Amino acid sequence: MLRCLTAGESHGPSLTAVLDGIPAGLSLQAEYIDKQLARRQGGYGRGGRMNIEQDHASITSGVRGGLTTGGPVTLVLANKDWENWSRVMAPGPEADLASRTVTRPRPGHADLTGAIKYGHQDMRNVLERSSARETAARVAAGTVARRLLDELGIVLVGQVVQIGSVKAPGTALDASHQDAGKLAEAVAQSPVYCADPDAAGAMVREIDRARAEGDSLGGIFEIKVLGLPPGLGSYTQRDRTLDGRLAGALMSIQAIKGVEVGAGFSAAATRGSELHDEIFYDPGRGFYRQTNNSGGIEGGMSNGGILLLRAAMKPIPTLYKPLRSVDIKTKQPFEASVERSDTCAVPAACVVGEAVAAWELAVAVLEKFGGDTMREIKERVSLYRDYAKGF
Ligand SMILES: Cc1cc2nc3c(=O)[nH]c(=O)nc-3n(C[C@H](O)[C@H](O)[C@H](O)COP(=O)(O)O)c2cc1C
Ligand SMILES: C=C(O[C@@H]1CC(C(=O)O)=C[C@@H](OP(=O)(O)O)[C@H]1O)C(=O)O
Repeated sequence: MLRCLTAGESHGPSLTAVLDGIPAGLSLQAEYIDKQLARRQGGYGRGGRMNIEQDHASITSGVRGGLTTGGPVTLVLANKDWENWSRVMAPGPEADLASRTVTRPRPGHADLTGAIKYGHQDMRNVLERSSARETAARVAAGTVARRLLDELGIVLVGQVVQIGSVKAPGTALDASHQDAGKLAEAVAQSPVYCADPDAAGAMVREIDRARAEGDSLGGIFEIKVLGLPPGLGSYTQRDRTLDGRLAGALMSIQAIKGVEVGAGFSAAATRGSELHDEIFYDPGRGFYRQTNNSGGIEGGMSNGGILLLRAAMKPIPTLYKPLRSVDIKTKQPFEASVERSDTCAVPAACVVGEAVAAWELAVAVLEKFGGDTMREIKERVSLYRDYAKGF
């Protein structure tokens, strides 16, 4: 069983992820994780905090000589900003609790409801943990899962397809493995992680406009996963459905408000005769489909096609342009003032989306195939792939 917990505050000393159930014999280097951490920090539209941080995962348990041991893997990411906050954030009586207090809740953030729920008069106690700084730890954890999937020939590619009202031209639902490599290359070259250069240019201009006006933007990212065997997840209990679990994982990312699988919401307006992917058979290939409106999931299980997920992010809640709110201490209305914030974090959220999707897929792989070593898992996956092809 694969489990993960993260801990840490946005301006505390560090973030930690503990990963339990990672099989033994997985090759894992900190540099591999750091590449994804750097991607998450990037993307046009980020604020001043990203100039301070340079995320690095220290592996403090579960890996020896570059291979996982089977023990819990612990990843620790230091917050560079901590040195500016150590007085305010100290865990002991030396903490200066009177400075940098937050009594003005931001509409759209966790501040007010978190304060009511946990009984805080200083909403710093809420924002420190509700902050999407936590996603650095989840990307580190998800990247270990990505490494595991990689060994099984399962590849994830994410791209931004919309920022504000600027949309990239439609992306093909079906693509080959080769396309995934090309797509990843094009995405890597884009300041907003959008494979279409013209759309990317328009997105950058849209972010500049929003920033100049003190506003913020959301958008949509898309994740493709190639190489999944059929039968991950299950229809037998509804909490085991792969689409349910992936949607939950994506929705758990800060500011994500909608998730689609395959044709998604557009399926509602499509006739059944046009939507459902017809089934064909070829002795060399086994069963296959020529279309992929299902997004690679039918009946809560991967069907062997390309998995296609999309997630919509709302605009960042912290705005330079003030929104009306009420001070929780004075009960007086105020108009927000902001020190720093991202204008748009859709590219970063895309990297987080890839990581949480990778984690859920690794959970489903280990659930189906079991195994304590990578060797066992690889053998079982390979046998099962042959079986499914010859079915
Ligand atoms: C990568 C990333 C960066 C974010 N950066 C900011 C930010 O700079 N300022 C902000 O107010 N919200 C930011 N958010 C969004 C908030 O964390 C999120 O809106 C908040 O936690 C409330 O959660 P909810 O939107 O899911 O209800 C960011 C989200 C992500 C995924
Ligand atoms: C620190 C990160 O994102 C932060 C997410 C965030 C929020 O409210 O979610 C608010 C900002 O933090 P700060 O107030 O310190 O500038 C972002 O920078 C990160 O992504 O690593």
